[in-house]
Amino acid sequence: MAVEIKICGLSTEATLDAALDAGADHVGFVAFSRSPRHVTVERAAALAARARGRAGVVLLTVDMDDAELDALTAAVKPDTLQLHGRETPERAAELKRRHGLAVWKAVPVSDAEDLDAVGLYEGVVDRVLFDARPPRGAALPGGNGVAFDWRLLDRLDPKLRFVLSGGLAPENVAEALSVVHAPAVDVSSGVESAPGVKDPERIRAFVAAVRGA
Ligand SMILES: O=C(O)c1ccccc1NCC(=O)[C@H](O)[C@H](O)COP(=O)(O)O
Repeated sequence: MAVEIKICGLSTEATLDAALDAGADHVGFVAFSRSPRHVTVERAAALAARARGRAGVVLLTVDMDDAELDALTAAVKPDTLQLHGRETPERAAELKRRHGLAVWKAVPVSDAEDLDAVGLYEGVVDRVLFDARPPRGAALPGGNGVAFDWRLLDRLDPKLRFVLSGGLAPENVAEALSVVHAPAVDVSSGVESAPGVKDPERIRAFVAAVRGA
């Protein structure tokens, strides 16, 4: 089965089109005001409408309350909610029931013990997204362009549907996939020319590197 590709943090029609034309399976829009990739509800809705039918639309939030999340999901109509904060398994289950969407939960990884969290979310969320634990003092819970030791995932149940994320780029994603046979990969910083500025050539190179891996 082909490795699924998510390009995250898209904010313009041109770079969204580059991701869609390159064959990305999922496109992610960030609703987190401190992020350089943040898009307003209106922008996310417009970009999601442009992507619908060509790739899965992933709406990325961080510990968002129900009032804001209800309004956001009603406007954007995503396929997937990606929870990238401290959402508990109970909160993830509640959101899955409330919105009837696929739910992906980000799990921060810096050492083997972090993988114990998988057991809490398995069977609750649709996918676990392994991302590097943010460096101390980081302003963002994700999108930091930091990789973790991919060998830590060796011990995972091979049946687990997970997404490999964190510091991936056209230059290293083939190596990452040689170390861990991830069913899906996710990238943000690694396909940018500056924080929040996606580079169409790097998007195309990333997809090509995954497809050629
Ligand atoms: O991308 C962001 O700015 C962001 C902000 C707040 C929470 C999560 C965020 N991104 C989540 C993602 O899914 C990223 O693609 C993932 O963390 C990997 O990012 P990168 O290491 O830059 O490829």
